Amino acid sequence: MTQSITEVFADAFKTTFLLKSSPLVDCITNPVTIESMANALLYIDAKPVMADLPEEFPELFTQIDALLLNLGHISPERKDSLLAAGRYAAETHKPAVVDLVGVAATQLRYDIGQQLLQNHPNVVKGNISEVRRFAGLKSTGRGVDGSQLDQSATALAELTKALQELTERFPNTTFLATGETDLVVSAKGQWRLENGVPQLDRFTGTGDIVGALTAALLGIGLSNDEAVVLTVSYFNCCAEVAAAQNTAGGIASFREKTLDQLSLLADQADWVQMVKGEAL
Ligand SMILES: Nc1ncnc2c1ncn2[C@@H]1O[C@H](COP(=O)(O)OP(=O)(O)O)[C@@H](O)[C@H]1O
Ligand SMILES: Cc1ncsc1CCOP(=O)(O)O
Ligand SMILES: [Mg+2]
Repeated sequence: MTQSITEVFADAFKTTFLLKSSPLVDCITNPVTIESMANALLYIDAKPVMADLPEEFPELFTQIDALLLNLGHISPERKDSLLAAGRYAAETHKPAVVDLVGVAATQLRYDIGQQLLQNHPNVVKGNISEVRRFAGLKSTGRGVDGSQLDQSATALAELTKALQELTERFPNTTFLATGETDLVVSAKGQWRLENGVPQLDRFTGTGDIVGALTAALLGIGLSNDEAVVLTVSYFNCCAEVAAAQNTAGGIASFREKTLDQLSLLADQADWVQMVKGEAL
C-alpha cells in the first residue's frame, strides 16, 4: 500500500510552519523575480539577502543559513558569482539549492547546472522540462517554461528512473521536478506531489519562489527531502486557497492572493489536511 506524504513526513508537517527562527538566505538570482523572491522569504518569516559579489562571500557566509543559486539570468559576472558561491557553500557546509531556470533552453545554462551539481548541493530543482534536459532526456521546454508534453505518465516514469540513476552518483542531493505533478527523487525515496492549480503557470516566479523557500527550510535544519516536500506542498496549498478566493479576479489578483497566503495559511491548523501526495 502506498504511503501518503503527510504520513512519511508527519513530524515536519507538524512543526515547520510558522518558522520558529528566521533563516538568512543568500539568493544569487535573476532580476525578473528578485523582488518577489525576497518578499516571499519575508512572508514566511525568513530573511533574504541578495548578495552576489564574490568579494563579499567570506564575510557573508559566516552569517547566512542557506544559499539559493538561480540560473534565470546569466551574465558573465553572474556566472562567475554562481560558480564561486556554489564552491564556497560546499567548503563552508552551507545548505544550497540550485534552480535550473532555462536549462532546457541553452547549452550554456546546462553546463553551469552540471558544474554546480559537482558541489553536491542539497537540492537541484527545475520545472519538469528543465529537469528532463538536465537528466539527459528529451525535453520540449521552451525558454524558462515547462511543457505539458513532458508531463505524461510515461514521461514522469522515465524521469523518475533517470533521476534515480543520478542519485547513485549524487546521493546527498534531492531532485525536484515541478509541474502539474511534482516529482521528488532522492537516494532515500521517490514521492509524487499533487497540490496546486493551473493558474500557477500564468505568473512569473512561482518556481523561483519554491527554490528560495526550500533554501529557507534547509536553513532551519530540515532534511533535503523534508524541505522540498514541505515547500512545494505549502506553496501549492496557498495557491489553492487563493484560487478559491479569486472567483471574479484575474491572474494579477490570483498572484497577490497566493503570495498573501504565504503569511496566512500556516496559522490555520488544518492546512495539512489539504496536502495531497504519496510515496512511489
Ligand atoms: N498545472 C499546474 N497544476 C498545479 N500546480 C502547478 C501547475 N503548474 C505549476 N504548478 C506549481 O507551481 C510551482 C512552480 O512550478 P513550475 O511552473 O513547474 O515552475 P517554473 O515556474 O520554474 O516553470 C510548483 O509548486 C508547481 O507544483
Ligand atoms: C528568468 C526569467 N526570464 C523570464 S521569466 C523569468 C523568471 C522565471 O521564473 P520561474 O522559473 O519561477 O518561472
Ligand atoms: Mg523555474
